[in-house]
Amino acid sequence: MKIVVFGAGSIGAFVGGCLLASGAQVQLVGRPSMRQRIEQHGLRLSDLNGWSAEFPASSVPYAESPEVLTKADLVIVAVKSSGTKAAATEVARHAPSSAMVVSFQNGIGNAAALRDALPGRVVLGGMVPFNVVQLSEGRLHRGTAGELMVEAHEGWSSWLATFAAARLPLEQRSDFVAVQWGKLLLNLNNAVNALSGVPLKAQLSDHRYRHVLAQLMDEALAAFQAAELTPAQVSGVPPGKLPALMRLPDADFGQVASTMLAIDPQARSSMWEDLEAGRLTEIDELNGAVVRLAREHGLSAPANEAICALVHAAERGGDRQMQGRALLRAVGLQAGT
Ligand SMILES: NC(=O)C1=CN([C@@H]2O[C@H](COP(=O)(O)OP(=O)(O)OC[C@H]3O[C@@H](n4cnc5c(N)ncnc54)[C@H](OP(=O)(O)O)[C@@H]3O)[C@@H](O)[C@H]2O)C=CC1
Ligand SMILES: CC(C)(CO)C(=O)C(=O)O
Repeated sequence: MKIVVFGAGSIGAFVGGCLLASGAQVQLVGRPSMRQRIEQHGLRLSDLNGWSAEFPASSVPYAESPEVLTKADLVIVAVKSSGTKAAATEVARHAPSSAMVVSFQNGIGNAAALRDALPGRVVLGGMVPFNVVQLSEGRLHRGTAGELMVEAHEGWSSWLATFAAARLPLEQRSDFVAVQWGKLLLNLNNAVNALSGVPLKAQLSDHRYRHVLAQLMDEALAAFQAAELTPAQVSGVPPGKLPALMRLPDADFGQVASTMLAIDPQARSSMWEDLEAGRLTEIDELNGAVVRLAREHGLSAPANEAICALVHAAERGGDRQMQGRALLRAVGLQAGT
């Protein structure tokens, strides 16, 4: 039973590497840049609990050609949202129609886009709660905790043991759409983190950045309510309580949210990685989705709109070392908050 990971970047190469480490049959598909990293350093994985694994380049099944999809029994799609359409084209062209496809991507539209482009196939949503950052010397480091969630389907019965053996247990969810909205709420921090220029732990420890995030979450929760969407709880805190938690003073937040702050000091959001690499980001699929949902229901989401504009400016070379006070002002909050 072969797993083909399409999009061997932070998540794809980490998840694929964990599966490889447990003895699963895995094939990674990615770009020349990752092949070069692997050729230079091997595939090196680690996590915040001290676990690590290492493979010499010669033992890493890595391909740049999508033709290897012909061998897939399960396809994990782990490209950024901008690559979903092209991924679907390659899966349609090469993967057997019996292969199950799972999207391990953020945003609410990727699994649906894959499903639309792959009629007649089993295409399921997946949610990655943890962070993976690419460190020096080719190391892929998991910096936060949490377990993978997937859209419930009988086809998972063949794969549950494989993922559990790879220390990636799958939680099947019959409310997967709610899971996606719940994750979107947390992903509103991706942009705050990317614009702050500091690692997640430092950023979340600063009440100014948290106040910005609380404002973004308030707008999202209002839009969810107007749309009659109930986000699922995908972290230790119920979605509706997140903004109030974010607004706590630093000392109180440190105590109440100690599990939320159990983050490796090096971890950063995937959007920070995009800006750092000079790539376009997923801002339109994250904060942009909140803006659209709000508009569809006669509301506005000005803080999310402002953050979208700042990230688009950062994509073009604009500021991505913004102090908390500057970000507060940018979303219309008092700098003294
Ligand atoms: N990183 C994280 O911590 C987390 C990320 N996520 C989500 O997971 C998804 C993947 O993110 P992440 O791993 O960070 O992204 P990355 O950009 O690190 O990895 C995606 C990789 O796929 C490659 N790729 C894109 N299209 C193709 C193609 N057609 N053929 C071969 N390779 C291709 C990209 O290359 P290139 O850039 O050259 O196109 C890139 O190397 C996103 O939706 C993200 O939001 C979710 C939770 C945490
Ligand atoms: C894990 C989390 C929420 C934050 O790092 C993320 O999804 C991302 O970076 O894209």
